[in-house]
Amino acid sequence: MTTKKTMLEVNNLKTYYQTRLGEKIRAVHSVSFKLYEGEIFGIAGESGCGKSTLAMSLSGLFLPPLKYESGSVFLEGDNIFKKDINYLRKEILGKKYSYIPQSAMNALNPTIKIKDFVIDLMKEHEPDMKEKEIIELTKNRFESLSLPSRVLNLYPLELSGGMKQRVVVAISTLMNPVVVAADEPTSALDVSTQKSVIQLIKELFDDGIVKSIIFITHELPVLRHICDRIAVMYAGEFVEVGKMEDVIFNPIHPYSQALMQSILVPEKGMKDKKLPSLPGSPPDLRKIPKGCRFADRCPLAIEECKKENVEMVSLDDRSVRCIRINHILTQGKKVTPYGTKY
Ligand SMILES: Nc1ncnc2c1ncn2[C@@H]1O[C@H](COP(=O)(O)OP(=O)(O)OP(=O)(O)O)[C@@H](O)[C@H]1O
Repeated sequence: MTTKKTMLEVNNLKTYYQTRLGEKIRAVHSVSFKLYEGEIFGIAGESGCGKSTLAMSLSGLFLPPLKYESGSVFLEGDNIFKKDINYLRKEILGKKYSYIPQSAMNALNPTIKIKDFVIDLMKEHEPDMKEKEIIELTKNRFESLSLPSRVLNLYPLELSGGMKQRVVVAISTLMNPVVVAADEPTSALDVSTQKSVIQLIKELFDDGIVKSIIFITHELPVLRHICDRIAVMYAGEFVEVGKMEDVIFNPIHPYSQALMQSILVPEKGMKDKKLPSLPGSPPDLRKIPKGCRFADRCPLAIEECKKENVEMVSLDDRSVRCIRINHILTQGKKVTPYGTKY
């Protein structure tokens, strides 16, 4: 049992997109987890499985076509779904929960200097704060993060992609949010620039500016380097949640196993090896089949898997959504650096 403070508690969260044709795209389904103080929690899963929708939903602010269906989110003990939209905008978004979107680099307004962007943003939360104070605060934060404060006088166009991304991360965390959700913050960057963005995020965390992080990526090696725990998401659901080493080196859910085996490792002899790939595709989130959502692609699926919806089963330090868990655990697995073979 952990004694760490819970920063975020998500219970059975369900959210969906309402299409103009009246259909519901059920992007987040029955997601539950806790995020503790001092923790970096990774979310992995293939494109379209609902990672970004989950991170957006955690702010409590639902902009059409995204809609809330059911469940609760407690941020430092406060149920954010009980708050009104003005409170969420002023007191939660950016101040307690900061979502750094995938297209963060484009979040900056190209027509205004970085410093004016920061002033506008801060004024929304702290209308009485003087411009001079805002600039001072931003300069100090930039300097403490080894970011040149001269960029405040530049336009976004004058910055490289990596610098823009780092600036966005620094601005998004100016108000010391307790939870930061970084959504693929490095996916559009080259490897060395990726490293500098990750370093910046780690620094914010190590300096205690940010108390806990949700890190979304499909780049599993990145998760391996920074996360304490990982959730694997498939078709709107978490299918496995556990410690980073367990999920990456010894995954249990058949989908987690397939995901880990799909990692490209720069190893000798890899060139001649055939890359494992999963047959089929995830279910259409408008028409979710009964039973396990992965059943159609799962090498271990039996008739039972398609009959009832599958709940998460808790093991010691891990939870897994699979009715064949006993079969998997008793089969004796051969663990490989990135995955498990039978
Ligand atoms: N604005 C929208 N309107 C309708 N459907 C949407 C919208 N945004 C996302 N979706 C759908 O919701 C599902 C989940 O999308 P989401 O972007 O959350 O996945 P993701 O795991 O973050 O993918 P990626 O890694 O590619 O960003 C997908 O089926 C997607 O097509």
